[in-house]
Amino acid sequence: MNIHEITNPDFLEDMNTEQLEKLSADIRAFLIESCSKTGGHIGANLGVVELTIALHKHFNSPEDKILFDVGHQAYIHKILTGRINEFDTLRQYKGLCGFPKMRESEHDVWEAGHSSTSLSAAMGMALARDIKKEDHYVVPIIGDGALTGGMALEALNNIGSERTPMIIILNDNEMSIAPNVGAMHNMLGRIRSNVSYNRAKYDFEEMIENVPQVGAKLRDIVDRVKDSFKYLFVEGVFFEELGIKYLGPVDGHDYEELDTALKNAKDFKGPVLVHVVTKKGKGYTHAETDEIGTWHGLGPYKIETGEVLGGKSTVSWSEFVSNTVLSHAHEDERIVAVTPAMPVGSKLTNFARTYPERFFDVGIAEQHAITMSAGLAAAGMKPYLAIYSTFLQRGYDQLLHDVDRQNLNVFIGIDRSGLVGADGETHQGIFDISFITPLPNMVLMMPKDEREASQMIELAFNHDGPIALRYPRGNVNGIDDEVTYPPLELGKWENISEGDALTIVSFGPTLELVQDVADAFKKENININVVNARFIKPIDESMLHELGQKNQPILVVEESMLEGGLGSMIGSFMLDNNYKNSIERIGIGNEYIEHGNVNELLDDIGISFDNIYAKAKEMVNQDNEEN
Ligand SMILES: Cc1ncc(C[n+]2csc(CCOP(=O)(O)OP(=O)(O)O)c2C)c(N)n1
Ligand SMILES: CC(=O)[C@@H](O)[C@H](O)COP(=O)(O)O
Ligand SMILES: [Mg+2]
Repeated sequence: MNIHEITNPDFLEDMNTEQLEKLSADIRAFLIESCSKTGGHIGANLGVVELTIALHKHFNSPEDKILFDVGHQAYIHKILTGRINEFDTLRQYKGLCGFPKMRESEHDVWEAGHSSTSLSAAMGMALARDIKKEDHYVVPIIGDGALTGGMALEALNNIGSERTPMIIILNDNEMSIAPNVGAMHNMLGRIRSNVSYNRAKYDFEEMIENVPQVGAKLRDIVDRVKDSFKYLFVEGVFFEELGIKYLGPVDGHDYEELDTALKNAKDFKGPVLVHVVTKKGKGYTHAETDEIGTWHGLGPYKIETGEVLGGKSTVSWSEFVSNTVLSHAHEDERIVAVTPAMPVGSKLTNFARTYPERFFDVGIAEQHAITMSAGLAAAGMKPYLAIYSTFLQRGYDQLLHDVDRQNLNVFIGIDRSGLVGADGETHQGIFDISFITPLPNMVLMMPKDEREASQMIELAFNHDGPIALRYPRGNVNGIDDEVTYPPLELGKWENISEGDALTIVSFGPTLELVQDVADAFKKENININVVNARFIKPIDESMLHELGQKNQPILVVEESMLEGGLGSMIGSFMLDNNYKNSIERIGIGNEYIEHGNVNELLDDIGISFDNIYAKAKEMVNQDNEEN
């Protein structure tokens, strides 16, 4: 079988174990090679090669619904459903998406990018199937990391009580991005190490199944004996107690074991969970031996050495912010750091090593992370919560009800603010401004560079009330260490360059682009006033009054949603104060932004030199005509 000729998974039905193993090896080799050029979630995918093949062999997709939680581990699924020849475009502009995408294939029945949604979605699909009297399987695949997410636990609670038939595949590789954490993880560990109990239970059940005409009485006795097995050997069979039949643990790299388990699962009428044990990064030494989380997902790499290509000369924003927080933590014992499962991405590993007792990785649990931070603050600590903009969306009510309403001293580092690039639609950090600014107590800042970020971090740890610092994916500018800025005052914007032809207001990395535009105008003897709106909330009302009184045209450029963005706040302010300035905005319209290189995406949106220049020119000319 030439894997480049695969159009759909039907061919798997007739394959024997030897052929399946050969296919697995071919797919692994292909993934290692292909991701070395494009980057991607290589570690997660190498771990599920056999599992995905086995699922497509045993289930009839798309009639049977196979749903991937998070969706970062669906590459093999994409290959088996006819997309292998698009892998050279993986996660690139207009290319193959790194997550399931309905418009790519009828086999992608659920889209995700954020974790822990698959069980709720599967329950919805299974309920619909039953109401419509259809007959097919619903098969969500969820990782041990995603299982710690609140939604997954809410779904299990519901699935177990409703006894909704579905086959849950728990892919347990003991890793989230970083090594998995938490009591659920510990429980899975105990189950894994109690293989003898599970074997005994499994053999016993199989033996009973094979006795013809097992009467109800015998079944009763059997169930009781099974229960005593359970209590004798295992500290708590969580899933069975919830009403979900547990099968496993199964070696997820062994076709015979997968075969038996999936056949058994298909025979069961209620909800069943197959506990599949896999090795993340399987088959590629660098990824397989990774104990940190580097190989979960990454950019292009050198296959032989595992060297990650495209290194930068400056540190990442995450690293800069985390290290600055750490330096404050040396001085103030009340400072603690919290992350919902992103110690690697948010670069908190240094903090964790230095102050393990003041560092908390709570697993994929954004809501809990936010309210726990609120609790820490209520008890007099100074929590620093690092959270990606996109994942902060999960904890909105916690941010509003627990942090902001109680005006607690929680300092939030909003990592990956703005466009993130290759992860695309599900991960762009472009909504936080719109949903944070209505919160009455919140302060929201974004620095123009790392020196200003240092000032903001200092301010945050001395501020009374909730405060957040946005910072982008990518690396800091690398400005001169000697540069010092005047003291930062809460809510005060900065004039970067003076001029009265037009005011352009922006914040964060976009300011550099705006400054380039102003420099170009300067060469034409047109002076533009560039404003660094480093406080997105509160806005600088006194500067806006000045601009209002001058009636100067204002152009707002923001790498964020226009709805509820800085431009709309400025517009409201001017309206409320009866100023008549002409105001234009460049930013993200009411749409989702797909994957691609950030610069390509910015160009597409119109946050580009050419577009800002053209809009500015138009406004200057119009203003000249009117005056
Ligand atoms: C709500 C949410 N929080 C955090 C993440 C970031 N994230 C993506 S994958 C992942 C680890 C998932 O672990 P697991 O489910 O065990 O899958 P594995 O990669 O081990 O196969 C995390 C934390 C996310 N995608 N969604
Ligand atoms: C799938 C997922 O949510 C993460 O793996 C994410 O892709 C990490 O993004 P960064 O590479 O920006 O840390
Ligand atoms: Mg895992």
